[in-house]
Amino acid sequence: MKRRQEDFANLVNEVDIIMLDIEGTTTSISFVKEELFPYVRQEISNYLKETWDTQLTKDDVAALTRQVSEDARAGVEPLPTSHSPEVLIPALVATVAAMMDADSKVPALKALQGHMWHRAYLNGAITGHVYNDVVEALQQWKKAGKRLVVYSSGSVQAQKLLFSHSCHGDLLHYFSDHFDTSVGAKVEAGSYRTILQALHSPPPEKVLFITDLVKGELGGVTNLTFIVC
Ligand SMILES: CSCCC(=O)C(=O)COP(=O)(O)O
Repeated sequence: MKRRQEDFANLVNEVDIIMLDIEGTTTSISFVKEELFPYVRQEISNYLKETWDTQLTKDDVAALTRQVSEDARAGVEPLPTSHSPEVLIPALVATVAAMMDADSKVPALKALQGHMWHRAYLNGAITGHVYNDVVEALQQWKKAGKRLVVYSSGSVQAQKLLFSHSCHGDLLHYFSDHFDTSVGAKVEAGSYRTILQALHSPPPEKVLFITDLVKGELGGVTNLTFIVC
């Protein structure tokens, strides 16, 4: 255990930028699976009905429709062509539920979830979970001059909401940058190259990505080290 802590401290010392995953890393998996996701499932029908005429929801519906028609080529049911909310809303509710059952990380779903959580954080229905030792680490790393950034499948808006409405108060100020699946999925090496390009001002700085799970073929990304917590 002590050895592991020393290795971790050495890794942290060697890098300039620390990038954090959220679910299972800064935040418990149970918060995401038992609070955030169920909120979307429970509220989506009402949310769509109440916000149907807003530009935000029109954009979300358009993005979901595009996503579903792309997925339709892989055998997924397309959405009805009707513009009537009475027809479309139940179909969207079923589609979003199916996407969430599959733990889809597509930007169209993540954007809609973020917009729905905005309400929930503001009205106090949800408070973002962040582990105690994460807050201590953020303080130490900031003091040591590290640049702190986030990369999560949750939308940038959802990340900012979680940290600004956390159970430890507003922690958003610790982070300089946020990345979501608009740079690509967490299982693709190209996503990390895009992030490194966005973060680096030459000469290249070293980045440590702290995450609970490494999936995909992610070797060969220069200046990036993964550590699984
Ligand atoms: C910003 S918290 C929302 C969590 C979420 O939507 C998700 O898909 C979890 O993704 P992560 O990459 O943090 O495991």
